[in-house]
Amino acid sequence: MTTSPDTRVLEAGVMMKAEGLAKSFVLHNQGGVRLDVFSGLDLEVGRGECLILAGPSGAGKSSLLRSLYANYKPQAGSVLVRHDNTVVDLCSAEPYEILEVRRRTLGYVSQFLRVIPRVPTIDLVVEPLTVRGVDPAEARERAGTLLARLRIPEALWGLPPATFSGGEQQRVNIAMTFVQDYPILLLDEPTASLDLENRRTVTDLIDEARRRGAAIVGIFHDAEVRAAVGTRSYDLTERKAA
Ligand SMILES: Nc1ncnc2c1ncn2[C@@H]1O[C@H](COP(=O)(O)OP(=O)(O)OP(=O)(O)O)[C@@H](O)[C@H]1O
Repeated sequence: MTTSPDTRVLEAGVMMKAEGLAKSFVLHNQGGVRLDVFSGLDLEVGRGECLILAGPSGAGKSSLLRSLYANYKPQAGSVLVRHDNTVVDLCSAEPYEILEVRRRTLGYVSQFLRVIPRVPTIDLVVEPLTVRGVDPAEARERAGTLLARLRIPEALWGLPPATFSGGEQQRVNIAMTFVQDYPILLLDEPTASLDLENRRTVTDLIDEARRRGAAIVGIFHDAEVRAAVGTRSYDLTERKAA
């Protein structure tokens, strides 16, 4: 199945479900060495849940998150996503379907900001709203409110973020995703390079998203953040491929 109009393949409230997922890497420039990261992995996340991916360094947390976002193609299994009134399997979906799911349903915050150079910060945050038909003035208002909440000084809004500090870039990254109310959010250490105050603001944003019903899967190295946002934990240690 790629896209199914029958959402009953997902139980009520389940937004994303991975089944039998396996991921390995073949290092062609290292004599074809094969790294099996995980296999037979099943997980699901429902509305209003924040699932914390746990496990030691190298357990495969980021690889799993990238597989859930279809950045990595797993060797086996499926990643079912509730998208509008359909269910899409991101492992077999066409690229245009994946982009459509990412545009409206599935938000992803990576550790690093990757944006088109020379685009001013405010435009980067406004754009996801205007492409969805939000009135430009309202989109700008919402983007500005969020940037201010994330303590990006207004003097920086007209500048592209390439020269911003690591923490500022991370907060722009967060604003670009959180300006929309995505039904599903994937978060890869969104608070990693933030100071205490900004960490608390981002913690609040995550918790607000969950309370409005977002299904969230995240990696958080900070124990305080994990305790504040997590509703359930998923340990990858046991899912290591044999
Ligand atoms: N693109 C890639 N090419 C080759 N190997 C990779 C790639 N991405 C990840 N790996 C390998 O997969 C394994 C899992 O890495 P991953 O980054 O998913 O772990 P992690 O649990 O997120 O670790 P950390 O907590 O240190 O960030 C590691 O052994 C890593 O070397």
